[in-house]
Amino acid sequence: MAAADWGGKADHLAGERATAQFDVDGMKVAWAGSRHAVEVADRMACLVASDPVFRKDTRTMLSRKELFKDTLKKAAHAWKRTVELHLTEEEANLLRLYIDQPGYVDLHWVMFVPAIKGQGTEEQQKKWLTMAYKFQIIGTYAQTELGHGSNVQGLETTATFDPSTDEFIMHSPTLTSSKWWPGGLGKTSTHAVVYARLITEGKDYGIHGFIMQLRSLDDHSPLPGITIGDIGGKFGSGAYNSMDNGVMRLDHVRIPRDQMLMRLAQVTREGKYVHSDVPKQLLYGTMVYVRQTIVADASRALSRAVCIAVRYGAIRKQFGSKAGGPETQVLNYKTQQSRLFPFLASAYAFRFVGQWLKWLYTDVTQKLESKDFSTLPEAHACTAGLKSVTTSATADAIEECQKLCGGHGYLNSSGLPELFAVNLPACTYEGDNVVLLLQVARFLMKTVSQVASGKQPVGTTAYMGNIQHLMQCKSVVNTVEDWLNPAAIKEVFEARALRMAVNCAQNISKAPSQEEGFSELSPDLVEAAVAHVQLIIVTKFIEKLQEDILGHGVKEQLQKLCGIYALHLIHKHLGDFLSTGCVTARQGSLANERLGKLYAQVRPNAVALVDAFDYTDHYLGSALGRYDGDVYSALYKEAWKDPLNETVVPDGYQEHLRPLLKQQLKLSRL
Ligand SMILES: CCCCCCCC/C=C\CCCCCCCCCC(=O)SCCNC(=O)CCNC(=O)[C@H](O)C(C)(C)COP(=O)(O)OP(=O)(O)OC[C@H]1O[C@@H](n2cnc3c(N)ncnc32)[C@H](O)[C@@H]1OP(=O)(O)O
Ligand SMILES: Cc1cc2nc3c(=O)[nH]c(=O)nc-3n(C[C@H](O)[C@H](O)[C@H](O)COP(=O)(O)OP(=O)(O)OC[C@H]3O[C@@H](n4cnc5c(N)ncnc54)[C@H](O)[C@@H]3O)c2cc1C
Repeated sequence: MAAADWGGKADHLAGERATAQFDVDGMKVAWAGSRHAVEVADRMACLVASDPVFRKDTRTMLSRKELFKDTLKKAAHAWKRTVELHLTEEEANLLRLYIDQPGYVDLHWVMFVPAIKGQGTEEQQKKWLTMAYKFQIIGTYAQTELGHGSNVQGLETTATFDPSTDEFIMHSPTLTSSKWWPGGLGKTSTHAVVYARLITEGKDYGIHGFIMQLRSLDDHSPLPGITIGDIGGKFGSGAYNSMDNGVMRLDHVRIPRDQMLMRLAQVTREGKYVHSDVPKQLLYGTMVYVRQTIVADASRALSRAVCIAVRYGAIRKQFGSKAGGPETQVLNYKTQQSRLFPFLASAYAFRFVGQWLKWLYTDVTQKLESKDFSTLPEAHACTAGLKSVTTSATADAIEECQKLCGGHGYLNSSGLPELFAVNLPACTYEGDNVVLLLQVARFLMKTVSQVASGKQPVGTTAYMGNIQHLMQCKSVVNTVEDWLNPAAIKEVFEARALRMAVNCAQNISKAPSQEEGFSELSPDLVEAAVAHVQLIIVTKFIEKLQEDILGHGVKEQLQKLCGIYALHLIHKHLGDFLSTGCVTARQGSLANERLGKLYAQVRPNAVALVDAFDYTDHYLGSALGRYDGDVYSALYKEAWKDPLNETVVPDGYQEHLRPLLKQQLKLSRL
């Protein structure tokens, strides 16, 4: 039976959309950031969805080789369309995003180009970026090695200056120094920014970046002395396997001296090492930039999963009333709402904090250009912390959304397995999340000690200046309604974050040394860092609500979501709030009561709230999350695309199945 026989073109979710109490168009603007952003995103999403080259519905059924080739085809076609249509940078980035297939271009644009921009001199930028912008060269970011990823100072690749030829000799002295992981390195990149220990005049000056050509621009073969390949298949079908993460060994490969990225430090013709008067941490600047973009990726991935689970939850029905009445939409079950609506609220929360982080990054970059480095530590802490908290929450939420969709969520055609597999490594790449939270904790410990010596903290740690009040205050909440008050919410989050940080600082000070104390207390420090980052997210959501937000009922819905985001965290981390004395057990249960009421208020708006993400069916890539809710026809149709269904009798029947069945039949007749 054809799928169409089972369903028409009707909007199965029309009833859900009719109950919305707000202007969905207005919410689209709030989500996207501006009317212009909605318009450009719509245009690019439709361009991708209507182009057959960008089809992805059979992606999970391709072999690794086919998938890789398909990725090359899509990337080349995207570039062709970019040039033909004279797309702006904003449009081209969105085009790449909606194609929705990780590939070498991600590394080229997100890491190679920014690394040269951040660490190259003007002359170097002019030379390399001109070629990179035209795709005359393809670049990657080769930092991680087989033996070291998190510990960047532990990298082993060497770049030894040879004054006799004015060259660096790039070398992998050990197996563990093999470059390992860089995206696009395996089969595609012609160039890379390679991180290596700079050695000149017999002295090791630590890690620096170097531009290296890896492959011939004529026939793509690796240059002499370079051994290069793909590191092998990764988690999940389709998913991140479209990316050729690579391994590379260097055997005394010579590059000209001017291919060391020399904005932060230089080696002279004579081999003298000269460091500019800028902080050496600027070497890590590309990572700060990328971490900031990953927060935006996390909110997008989370919102996709939530969109699928909410729409499907409105269609899926299980169990009826005892009197034989209609079955219940699973979205109406309170357990479903209490599991799913915090993710809906988190998607909005991460989106808004991501928009703020982008502003912060731009602000810091402008300050750096005028040699003001004062906000760099805070930018590092914010990007590291937000990257960590948002990607961990997103990976967990996508997995839970699969469960929220029951068995069908486990099918590739739900889109959820691939979404999970693609976003899970965000917890690791660009800095392992625990390692990054420890960086935030280090920043917090410094700030606590500065506060103790009378210095007034600024920016996201300004609340710590209110130490007298926050260390002893009691929450004013006395009724369920009091938990609607943003000031009351903010106060308990500030008090919790500060008290956890101060507790850690006090315990560290009792240890024989600062280092030992930090190591011993590291599990608590990670929790203190999470509390601080969650405070930032809650605060930025509350601040968003103070802006002019247009559209009937839009602000009201966002207020409810902000409440859900904050109160579900109080519920989840009640142990922290109780043990630090920020809330009482009674206030905790009032928060939970308020949460239940908010879920009920959001329920009639749930489908419209995910519609406001404005995703095309192509981008969602899910039979369960279709806009029209025609879930069962779609699942049925998708099943027939599986290669196993190409023949009625499976391959292998003659060799393995038939003889087995025949033999068993024969035995049973004996
Ligand atoms: C369904 C299909 C869907 C398809 C969807 C397609 C879309 C796909 C989605 C996204 C695509 C996006 C593409 C992104 C691809 C990304 C690929 C990933 C690339 C990588 O992973 S590159 C490698 C990244 N590596 C790391 O991050 C390593 C982590 N380690 C470090 O950062 C550091 O080594 C360390 C910070 C942990 C420690 O450094 P170390 O020097 O030893 O440091 P310390 O002594 O601790 O610190 C010294 C001093 O420096 C300060 N500091 C540290 N880092 C920074 C920084 N970045 N900026 C500023 N300052 C920094 C630190 O605070 C100390 O300061 P102090 O001395 O205390 O004042
Ligand atoms: C899909 C993917 C794409 C990638 N792309 C690139 C790329 O393009 N270019 C590139 O250079 N790299 C890339 N990477 C590498 C990535 O940046 C590293 O994997 C990452 O930085 C983590 O380092 P690691 O693998 O060495 O983990 P490890 O540091 O070995 O972590 C292992 C465990 O040890 C813990 N740990 C480590 N140090 C500490 C500590 N100090 N305190 C407490 N716990 C600790 C971690 O929390 C983790 O649980 C990619 C990785 C992945 C998965």
